[in-house]
Amino acid sequence: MCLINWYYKKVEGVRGLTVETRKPIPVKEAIRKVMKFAEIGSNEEVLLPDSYGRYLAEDLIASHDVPPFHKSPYDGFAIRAIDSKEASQLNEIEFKVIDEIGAGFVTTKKVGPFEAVRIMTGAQMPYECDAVVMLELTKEYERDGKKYMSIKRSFRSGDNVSFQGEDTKKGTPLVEKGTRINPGVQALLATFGYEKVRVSKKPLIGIFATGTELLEVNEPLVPGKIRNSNAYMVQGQVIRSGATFRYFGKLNDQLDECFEAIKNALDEVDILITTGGVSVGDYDYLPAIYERLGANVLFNKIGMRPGSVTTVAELNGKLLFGLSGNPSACYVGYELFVRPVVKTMLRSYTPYLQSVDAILEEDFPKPNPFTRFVRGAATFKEGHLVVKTSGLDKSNVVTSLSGANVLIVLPGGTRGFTKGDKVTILLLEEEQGTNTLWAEK
Ligand SMILES: Nc1nc2c(c(=O)[nH]1)N[C@H]1C(S)=C(S)[C@@H](COP(=O)(O)OP(=O)(O)OC[C@H]3O[C@@H](n4cnc5c(N)ncnc54)[C@H](O)[C@@H]3O)O[C@H]1N2
Ligand code: MOO
Ligand SMILES: [Mg+2]
Repeated sequence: MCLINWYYKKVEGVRGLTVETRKPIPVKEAIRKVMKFAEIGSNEEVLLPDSYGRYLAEDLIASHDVPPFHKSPYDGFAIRAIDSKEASQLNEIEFKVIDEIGAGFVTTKKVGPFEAVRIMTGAQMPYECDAVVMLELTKEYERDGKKYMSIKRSFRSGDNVSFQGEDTKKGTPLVEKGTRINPGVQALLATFGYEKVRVSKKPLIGIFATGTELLEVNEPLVPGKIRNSNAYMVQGQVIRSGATFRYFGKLNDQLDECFEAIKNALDEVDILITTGGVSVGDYDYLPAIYERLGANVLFNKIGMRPGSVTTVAELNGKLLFGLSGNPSACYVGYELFVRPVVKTMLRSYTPYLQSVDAILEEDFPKPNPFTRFVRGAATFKEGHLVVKTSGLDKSNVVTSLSGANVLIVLPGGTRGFTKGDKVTILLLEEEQGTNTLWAEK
């Protein structure tokens, strides 16, 4: 695919060199373009204890009634309600206690008129009984070596009984495939006997950090160099979104070296992420690498800040995300473009970040033609959701990321924003997601 087809336009630079100008596309259009290549991934089985946070690969349907039998919700006595009909403060009714059952046991006795079975919470109701009297409402005593209890009020049929199927009936669809497994889903899986659970396989995401200036975390600082933070930040984002990663290491800004490494890695992963090298600099080799690979570049400029140079390419259906080298831009690029693809691969029907309104706690006077995604910290104040920046709002900063739990969306082309304005925020730590992109609400 030639450069011209990537919306590239070459113009003459001031020094006679060719400098490329790129045509930005709106963020929502960029997301749509990427999502066209988001396909549901394959499945695997995991042990129930390992299923937390995974995505169900098949619908969970009740395979039996819950509870599977009528049971007592209290520690007390199971009786035939009809026998208590005449009981009152002035008319104490006596029952002969013919058996005692704890949870897990079933009485073998047939309960006759004015007979009761001492029953504990969770035990199966004797067949003939239809009400339970809590221990506190009874008087217990023995006579001639036999056990009795008496009550001073009447009970109706069904009083204090947990009925078979009252929680759910056999055949009821309970949890849809594509749902993230939370502790409640784990309880259901256990209830219905799933020792192993069919879940969506975690997409494997390959990560490269590009940049000759990069040091690894264990290396001391030397002039001109910085430590590679993007690779580790992205690893966390990959895990937070439900995928898994293979870190291929860092690459120098050297075309052949980068090309070979990226080409070889592609076959081993479902998605490939690179950070850095996507802009127009002399050593920004990703555009040339996509061309050499014969990849179809979906876009290389987006009307957003940070992350305007985020580039996404596709090769035989596989997505290559060229995230910006600037840490904040890289972070935003992952959340807006990679995350929904991962969620779709996991079968989630709600792949997008959940968006809600919040009250801005500070001014953003500077107008910007592009939509801004400001890293923010949202909290509740007097019952209202309020938000402020989590640090310096610049593409190249790393410090604003640690305190960010939301992205504040400030649409482009506006006059700026002031304290007290209502703004949309995208929730980064919220797991449920939504099927509606905030920009299309
Ligand atoms: N003449 C122009 N210059 C730039 C433009 C432009 O349109 N015209 N775009 C700017 C924007 S916007 C961004 S964002 C950056 C994008 O740069 P690249 O994606 O090409 O990334 P690099 O050049 O490799 O690095 C940028 C910056 O980020 C630091 N970096 C890179 N990798 C890491 C890492 N793994 N961990 C921490 N920090 C990293 C790198 O040292 C640079 O400071 O381009 C602008 N320029
Ligand atoms: O890609 Mo940049 O982040 O707009 O500064
Ligand atoms: Mg660059």
